[in-house]
Amino acid sequence: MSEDELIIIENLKKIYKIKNVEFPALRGINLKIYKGEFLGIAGPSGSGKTTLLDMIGLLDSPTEGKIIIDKKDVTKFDEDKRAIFRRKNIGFVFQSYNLISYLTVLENVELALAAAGYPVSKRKAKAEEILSMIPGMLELKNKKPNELSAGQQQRVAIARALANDPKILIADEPTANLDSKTGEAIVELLRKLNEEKGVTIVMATHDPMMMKYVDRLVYIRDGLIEKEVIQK
Ligand SMILES: Nc1ncnc2c1ncn2[C@@H]1O[C@H](COP(=O)(O)OP(=O)(O)OP(=O)(O)O)[C@@H](O)[C@H]1O
Repeated sequence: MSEDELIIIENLKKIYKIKNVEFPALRGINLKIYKGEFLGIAGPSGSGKTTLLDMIGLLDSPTEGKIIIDKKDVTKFDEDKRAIFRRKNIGFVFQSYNLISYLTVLENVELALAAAGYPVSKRKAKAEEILSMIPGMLELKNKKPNELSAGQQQRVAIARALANDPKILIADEPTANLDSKTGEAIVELLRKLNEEKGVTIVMATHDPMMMKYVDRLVYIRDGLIEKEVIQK
């Protein structure tokens, strides 16, 4: 494993089983993801993008194959070890923002800091520091999610995902519920965080507008890698 390889995926298969019927969602994915990379995963609906991100994010385990992150074979981890690894290393952004509606923007970020084990005495200052990395967000710190636009809510979700200072940010269709201008602003923000903080980002999208922002685009179809395009 070379020093710049962060994630190595080997022959990854995932078969969902409902009653006795098997649905192969991933059929043998081989992929290396490098430190500091902004990787896009593209492909039609049902091709396996979310399934792949769930495996990389240790939200689910594969049926077969291996995922090595930072030299550790995470597919060998039990549920507890997976949770600890996620909490230390991985941030998530989804197409729905999943903010806590009765908490303010600041409190939503503070809650994520609490979950990451950040000491209570420093939480507020750290939450403000994270929000200040995202243009326009600190001014909104006392608002509740329903007082924000969709783009602003997604920015809060991104701030929250940064609470554990993740090595890897998993973004599953982060712009799917946004108009194209707001969507581009969100991907530009992810790009900025990738460049300035060095966080490795793996983003699934089927929106061609978002694809130009990534370093490399991997196309999947029917659970297999179809092609990849290096852009930077
Ligand atoms: N929990 C599940 N149980 C059974 N089948 C599932 C489950 N999750 C996904 N699948 C199936 O696995 C395949 C891949 O789904 P996945 O959600 O990974 O695709 P996707 O590329 O992310 O699609 P989309 O762009 O629509 O989100 C699909 O055929 C889907 O129906």
